[in-house]
Amino acid sequence: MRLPPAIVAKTEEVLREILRFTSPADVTLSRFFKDNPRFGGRERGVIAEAVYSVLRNKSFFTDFAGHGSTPSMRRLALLGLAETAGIDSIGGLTEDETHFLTRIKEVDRTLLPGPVQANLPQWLYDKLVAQFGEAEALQLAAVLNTPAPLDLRVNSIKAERDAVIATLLEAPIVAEPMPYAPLGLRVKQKPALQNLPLFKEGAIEVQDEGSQVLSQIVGARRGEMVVDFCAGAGGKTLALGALMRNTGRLYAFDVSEKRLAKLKPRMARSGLSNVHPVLIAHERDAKVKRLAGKIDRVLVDAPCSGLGTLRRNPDVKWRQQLGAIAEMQEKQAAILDGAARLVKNGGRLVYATCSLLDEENDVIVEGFLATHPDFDLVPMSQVLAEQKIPLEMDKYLKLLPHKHQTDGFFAAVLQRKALVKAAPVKADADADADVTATDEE
Ligand SMILES: C[S@@+](CC[C@H](N)C(=O)[O-])C[C@H]1O[C@@H](n2cnc3c(N)ncnc32)[C@H](O)[C@@H]1O
Repeated sequence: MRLPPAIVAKTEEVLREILRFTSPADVTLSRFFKDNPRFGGRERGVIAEAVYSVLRNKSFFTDFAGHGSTPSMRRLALLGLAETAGIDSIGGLTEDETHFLTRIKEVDRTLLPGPVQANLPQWLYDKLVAQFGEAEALQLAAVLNTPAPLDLRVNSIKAERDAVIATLLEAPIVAEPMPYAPLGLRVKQKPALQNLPLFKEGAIEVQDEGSQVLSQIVGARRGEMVVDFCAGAGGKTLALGALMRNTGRLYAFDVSEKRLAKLKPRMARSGLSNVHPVLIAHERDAKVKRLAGKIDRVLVDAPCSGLGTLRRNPDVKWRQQLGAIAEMQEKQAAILDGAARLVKNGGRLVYATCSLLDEENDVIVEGFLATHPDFDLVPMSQVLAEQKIPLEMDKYLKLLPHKHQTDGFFAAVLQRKALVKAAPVKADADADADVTATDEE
């Protein structure tokens, strides 16, 4: 069925707003749909997909959309709609426009300059090329510019993975176990999950496989004291709470009341009673200090550029500025330093981001280790072996969309040296034991 010509005009209208980049694309889109309630599910889907396609392909599309007699915003809307719904589905095209869309479809993108091919701003393209080399940066960009699959996490408090697969199949939704996350499922289609009893009863949560792996490597165990320092709406908190088998105490800290409020209904659905949300003013809050030196595992899922999630949030690459990275680094280092105070002797601190940039990842961890001699890096190869996750990594976890089919994630595990009491003077050998570690507080 052909899309009515009004869809083109409406796509153009919302695109004009989104390309100002004054607020996140998903926020502008939901406001737009609220203001235009007569659109049905299919039309909403088509408009949203077209907008996301323009955001993913903006460099390539704008290179071509500027030419010809049709206004360029209409051309961009047409390119987005053609990419997602097909040229033949668009109603009301002029002959000139059909010709334009057909011609663009035939362009060999591999002949275009790197940043246009990669659909990245020049600064980001340069950074990725410096880190990965040009060939791999282009592969990475190509995957970052495709939509992410739908991943689920089975809530082990409520259900088992095989049983969930069977129940989903009755819907009928085909879900397959994922290679790295022991409770993960990848769904082939993009079904609406909200009304499924499995979802309402808290047996499943939507969560990228990478995010699930990250929760797993925290290694939180039954009965432990654990802090999710940047819990947000609690994606990783819920995974951690289930890994702790609903025992111990899991504090969910965040500075955003709005985000923590979103965690509460999710907690209720999940059946977890070990989670304690705590609003903090900043990383040096008295509420943090009160727990200093008492926590077994601390996860710092730090605020970051979010460049690892471009498959889901393609506007981030256009909204993010090079100058903001340095500001972000300062915040990341301060939060990691504040969170480190919580860790007890022998306890672990996990620093994680969904950024692809070394500046927000390796550099922050190296800076931390240089100023915190009481912490050691636990090689990721060791952590993954402990958790029986079949991933090959060296010092750090570096998940990449083109290699692991997850969002881009980074993580490092840091362990506070265990305080070994000095033995009575007699044994010289014992005196060499590690007695250097002290608690900061
Ligand atoms: C990457 S998001 C966390 C996502 C969350 N862990 C999840 O899995 O859904 C980073 C979070 O850090 C929070 N944040 C920013 N500054 C903070 C600070 N100084 N202390 C604690 N949290 C902070 C933000 O409000 C945001 O929710």
